Amino acid sequence: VPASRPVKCPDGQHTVQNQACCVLFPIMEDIQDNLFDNECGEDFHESLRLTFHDAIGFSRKAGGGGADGSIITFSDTELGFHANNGVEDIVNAQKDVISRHNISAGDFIQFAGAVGLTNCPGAPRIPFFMGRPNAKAASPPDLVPEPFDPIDKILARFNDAGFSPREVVALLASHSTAASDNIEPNLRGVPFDTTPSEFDSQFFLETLFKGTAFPGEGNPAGGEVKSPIAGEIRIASDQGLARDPRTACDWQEFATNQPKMSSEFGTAMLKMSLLGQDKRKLIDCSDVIPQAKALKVKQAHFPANLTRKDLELTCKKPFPTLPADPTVTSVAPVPPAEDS
Ligand code: HEM
Ligand SMILES: [Ca+2]
Ligand SMILES: [Mn+2]
Repeated sequence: VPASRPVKCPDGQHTVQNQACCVLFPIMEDIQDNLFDNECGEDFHESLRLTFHDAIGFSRKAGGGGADGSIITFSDTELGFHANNGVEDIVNAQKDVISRHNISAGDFIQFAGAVGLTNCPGAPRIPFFMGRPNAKAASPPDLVPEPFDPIDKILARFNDAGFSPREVVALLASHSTAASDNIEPNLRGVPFDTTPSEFDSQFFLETLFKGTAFPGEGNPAGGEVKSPIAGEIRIASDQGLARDPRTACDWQEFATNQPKMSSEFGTAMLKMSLLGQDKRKLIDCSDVIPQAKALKVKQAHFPANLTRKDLELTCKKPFPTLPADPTVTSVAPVPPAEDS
């Protein structure tokens, strides 16, 4: 094998290991300028959720093509699945961008996720592999987890897709850049943590506090449980995983170790992005993805009025002392996407 030499793209601006990857630069620019506005905001959050809802359509028992773009190619079927409630806006927004380029839907969904993460301080750089063929069929139903599912069912579903309990916890770092539009009856953009534009471990810490109130009228049947902070939403699956004996120590570790949280999320995301795909048939275009910005705050902080006594810890390991930020008393909604 000859030593790989960087090649210059025809645009004269970029250098890559594999010339086939040059096509991704104009796509990245279109995504950043027209879909994400270069921000870690609503359209990126929805796009990150979409990487999951496409990829998790993969089962050793039931079949499914995994990260194959079927949620876009066969949107007529998959948008009818209950767990896909709310993803239609981003499916339509992504279809618009895809129509301007020559890229498969499966590649686009995972590429957009990797590109958008670079807008969120603290996020890892996710390697990107190109060349997913077009999806052949819709995903089988009932493969996307619901927030009201029992933890046994959630861990079994992820196991069926090839993920360990620790990898499940790592993937849930995604809820650090997340908000709900469809659970609280009259609220949109209700964040899962107090820093929805930062890929920090604040989400893992905040889910460990005892919940005290709903941000709105509440929706227990929809999988909502009480949160500790005004304006914040919590779902039963996150609360359960934070306390279950199989995952509580992983959760606590990520709450208290930001670099570890970010790096294990990156590894699990790469694995998820390749579900159902043969990596040997894909081209490594990882060098197209820039580095994310660094976080200013290196550790999660206790919000105002919350102390160690408010933590519901089930992991028996010691919980380290973390800084406090008394200015954090509530969280504002994530602004809605602008129509594009
Ligand atoms: C146990 C597994 C999971 C469950 C039950 C779950 C459930 C949910 C629910 C109910 C919402 C709120 C939707 C809404 O009301 O608009 C949500 C949002 C979100 N989820 Fe998950 N999720 C899971 C795992 C994941 C994974 C693995 C990822 C990505 C790697 C992910 C990424 C996101 C993101 C980014 C959002 C926010 C979307 C936005 O802000 O618009 N989730 N999730
Ligand atoms: Ca956050
Ligand atoms: Mn949203």
